[in-house]
Amino acid sequence: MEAARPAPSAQPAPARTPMLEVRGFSKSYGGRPAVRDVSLAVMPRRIFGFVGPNGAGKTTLIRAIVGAQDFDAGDIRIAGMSVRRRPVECKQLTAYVPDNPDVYGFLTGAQYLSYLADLFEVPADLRAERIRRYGDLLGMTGRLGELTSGYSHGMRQKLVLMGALVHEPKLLVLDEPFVGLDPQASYNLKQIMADLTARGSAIFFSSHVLEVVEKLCDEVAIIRDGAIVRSGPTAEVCGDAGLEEVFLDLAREGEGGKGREEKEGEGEGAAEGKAPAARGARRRGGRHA
Ligand SMILES: Nc1ncnc2c1ncn2[C@@H]1O[C@H](COP(=O)(O)OP(=O)(O)OP(=O)(O)O)[C@@H](O)[C@H]1O
Repeated sequence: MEAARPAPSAQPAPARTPMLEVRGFSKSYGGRPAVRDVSLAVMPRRIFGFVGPNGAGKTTLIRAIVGAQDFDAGDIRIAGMSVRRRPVECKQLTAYVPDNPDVYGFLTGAQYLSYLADLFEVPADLRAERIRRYGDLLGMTGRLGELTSGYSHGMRQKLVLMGALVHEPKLLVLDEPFVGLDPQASYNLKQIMADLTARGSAIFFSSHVLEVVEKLCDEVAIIRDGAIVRSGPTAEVCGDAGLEEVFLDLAREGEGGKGREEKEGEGEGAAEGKAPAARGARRRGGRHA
């Protein structure tokens, strides 16, 4: 039975500890606020969708979660450990796939994956099995001997995904992971995400493709102008409307127009960023690939 190796100095988190917890996060650039007082939590085995218009602050928070950027206020904890106080242990548990993946062009795909597996001390038998499994699922097995400088955008995306998966992260952070993937790879990635969470990991996932977010995510948060304006279980956030409609409504409110809820007099929960309970009745049979 395959098991993710715990980071050497990281203690196993108690069962109810969120895999990712953001508390009161704020970040400004040159005195201009980009993200204000954002709090959210992602439990193990959950896929959390983070959506918002261009410039809303998604990448700013994501880069801070993965330790690529400092922040002004608040805290970010991964498996209970602060990214500021225990940055190395947090990185050992985390993998990040950015929306525009960059890989060393002078390496072959196989060399890139070996390099990452070495960094994360993945034993030889496990790395071989994972590289074969994910290479087959993403249609990359036959191309791993080639230099990455000759890869297409979609192939680079797949290779970076494989590099993230080779160490079976406890927290997988994905920024627009489906952009550039062919339909078969997209389908298989959804299955890979479901399998990873079934083994106890959590996924924090940002995308503009709202249908996919709605279908895949257990919980969703919508950020607008640097603040969370709606969050909760996907079924409650979407209500009877669907995520796209809720999202567009909130965007219109942000532009000073009237959203559908406001017109219907049902928007009491919006100010606190909660899903309107009265519309949370829509049943969903759980997420699926
Ligand atoms: N390095 C930076 N220097 C100055 N301002 C920045 C920097 N990075 C982001 N910003 C600003 O912070 C705000 C949030 O940007 P961010 O990239 O986090 O948004 P986003 O939600 O990821 O957008 P998109 O969906 O377009 O990727 C924007 O107003 C942006 O102009």
